[in-house]
Amino acid sequence: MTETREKILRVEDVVIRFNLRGKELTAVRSASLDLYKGETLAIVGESGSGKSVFTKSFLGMLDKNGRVASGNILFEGENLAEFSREEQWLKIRGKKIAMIFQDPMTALNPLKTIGEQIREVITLHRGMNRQEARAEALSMLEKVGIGDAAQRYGQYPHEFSGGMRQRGVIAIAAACKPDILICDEPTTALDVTIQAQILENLKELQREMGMSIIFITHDLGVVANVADRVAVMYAGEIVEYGRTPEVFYDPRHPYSWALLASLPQLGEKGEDLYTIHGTPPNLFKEIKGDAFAPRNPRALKIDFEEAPPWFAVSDTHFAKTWLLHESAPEVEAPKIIQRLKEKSLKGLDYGS
Ligand SMILES: Nc1ncnc2c1ncn2[C@@H]1O[C@H](COP(=O)(O)OP(=O)(O)OP(=O)(O)O)[C@@H](O)[C@H]1O
Repeated sequence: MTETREKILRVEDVVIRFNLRGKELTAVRSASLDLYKGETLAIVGESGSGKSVFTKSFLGMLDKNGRVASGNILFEGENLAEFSREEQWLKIRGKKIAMIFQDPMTALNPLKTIGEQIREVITLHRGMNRQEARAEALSMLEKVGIGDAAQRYGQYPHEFSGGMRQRGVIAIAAACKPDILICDEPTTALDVTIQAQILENLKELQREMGMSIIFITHDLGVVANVADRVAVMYAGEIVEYGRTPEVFYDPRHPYSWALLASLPQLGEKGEDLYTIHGTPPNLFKEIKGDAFAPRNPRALKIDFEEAPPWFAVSDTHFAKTWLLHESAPEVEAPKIIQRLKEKSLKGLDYGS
């Protein structure tokens, strides 16, 4: 199955560097991705893999000591990687591409009511008058699952619970009707039930507004429920991507194996949980070969010598691993991964 939908964002070979006390750190090493209209793409990977930095570069939100050193970020006929002035970003940030973070308080003004904060972005970005903007803000509150909207409109962030605050932030971000909403671990700090409700609200908003979502998480368990496609990131690089069932039931990169195999819900009773040994590479140093090789018990000799190119598993599924080379030896995936594949072949749990 090839993708026929319209591509809304094309990111090619982006490299992001930070200058830290005179030394260069490469946080993102040649990462690429495509985003289609109306889809949810999840980016998964452990802490420090570069998920936030990579996506912040799509809205000009890198810290001052960081820069896109090379690569292209193509959106609406422009290359955002070439933007150099804040005015250029003002047309995009919040308006066409919006981002929400784990801690809702970073986005909320404690001195203004939630309603005012939503109304303000509507008047600013959508040119409605005060009255119309108020009605629209109330409707946004309802859409994100805040009941009793008329009363909640006049309350301040400190009067909201954590989950309600995050809903407020989603309402503010979505009120501008962005084409792309980037959600950086938006529900990680919340309890599971609230998390599930918020994810459901996000999906409804997406259906209604047709926006594309990039969902950043380290929790592959969340991904199965929200994403159409998954990109796995390791040490500043996307190492595998595909439709969600492809990456879940037929992962090919040893790092994707490790991430999935360490999910507690996939282990069988009495089976030891899989742990990824070692630490990610030092980003101040140049990485030789496959960055995951030193932590991969199944690494091949070539993994330490040469970086693998992309190999296609299907028209929609790709992985950067030498294991997919035609002359690679047969290497067995961990038991949990083999079981996932068997399940999918039997047609069990095969979400679409
Ligand atoms: N301003 C900065 N200066 C120097 N290094 C930075 C800066 N911002 C981020 N980094 C580094 O870039 C790398 C990627 O960080 P990033 O926050 O994107 O990871 P992440 O995958 O989103 O992790 P997490 O889930 O913990 O947020 C990390 O090694 C981080 O220390």
